[in-house]
Amino acid sequence: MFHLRKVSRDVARVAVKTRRLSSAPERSLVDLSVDKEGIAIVQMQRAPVNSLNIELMRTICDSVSDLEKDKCKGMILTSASPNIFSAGMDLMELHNPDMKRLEEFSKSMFDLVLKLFGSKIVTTAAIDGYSGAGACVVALALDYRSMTAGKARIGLNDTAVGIPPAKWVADLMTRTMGQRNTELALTSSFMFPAERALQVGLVDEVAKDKEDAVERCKKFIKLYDNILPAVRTHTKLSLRQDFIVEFEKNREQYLKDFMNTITNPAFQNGLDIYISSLKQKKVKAAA
Ligand SMILES: CCCCCCCC/C=C\C=C\CC(=O)SCCNC(=O)CCNC(=O)[C@H](O)C(C)(C)COP(=O)(O)OP(=O)(O)OC[C@H]1O[C@@H](n2cnc3c(N)ncnc32)[C@H](O)[C@@H]1OP(=O)(O)O
Repeated sequence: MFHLRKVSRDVARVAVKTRRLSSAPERSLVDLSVDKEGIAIVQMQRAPVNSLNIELMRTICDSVSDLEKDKCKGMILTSASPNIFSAGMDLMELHNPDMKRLEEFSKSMFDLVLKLFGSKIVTTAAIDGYSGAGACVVALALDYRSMTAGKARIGLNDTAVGIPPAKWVADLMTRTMGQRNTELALTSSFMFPAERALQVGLVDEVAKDKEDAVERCKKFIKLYDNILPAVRTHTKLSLRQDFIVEFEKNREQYLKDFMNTITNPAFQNGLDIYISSLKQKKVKAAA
């Protein structure tokens, strides 16, 4: 698949150690460890479904900043929840929101997407389970995705939850999957199993289980061992600059659009029904 030219250089040995982000008074939302080769695993552990609230998004963002400072080789975003990568945005953040917090929430999402998309290090995801809507956006902002075959699904089901995908979201998906596949995926809210996701380019490889997905991410990161990090970063960012510049230019408008969508009474009514159906599903399953 990738043919990377060998470049002779002194590989700067990164001082790495296994460590955890455990400074938060509550149980940490992310388990961060770095192996002896300088590859980090950033494991989301916000039970039960890693829904993206402000705190989780900020923690991921801060983790990536730390890894960049430490000159890590690359990172693998993954999940501690069995069968769920992430359920997307935390619906409770969107339901009858406090305006100030909703604004903070939106900013955290924007910061996270930009941080991941514009990261200096190699960014990957080992997707072992459901990865819908906001979680799919997060995955799309990374350099590479491996996903386990089986029950796992990935997709942007925003229209199904009453959120018309923002232009930047569609742009992000188009960069990865092309115009036609994006149009079909976004209008239908289709949730792709791994093999279909691979066909349309939404993921890069299909893995047999989580361990295999993580290994494939490591292998991808190591493809860059013979490329000077500064040269790789420069090339990546110059190819992504158009998206970043456009995003920064329209950031205020995207924020307003998002706030307007979420605070629309029709959206709130729909969300009421959607959340009740999620709870009802559980009651039915228990009966
Ligand atoms: C933000 C600023 C910029 C934005 C600009 C616009 C562009 C935005 C880009 C993307 C937009 C994204 C919008 C979203 O992400 S909305 C969220 C969409 N996600 C979903 O619809 C998933 C809903 N959940 C499920 O389908 C299932 O829960 C599933 C994840 C498949 C797991 O199923 P299962 O294992 O059976 O577990 P339960 O359904 O019983 O769930 C366990 C508890 O977790 C609660 N839950 C589930 N999902 C969420 C969520 N997203 N947020 C908050 N809470 C969630 C569920 O209600 C259960 O709770 P409880 O135990 O109290 O009953």
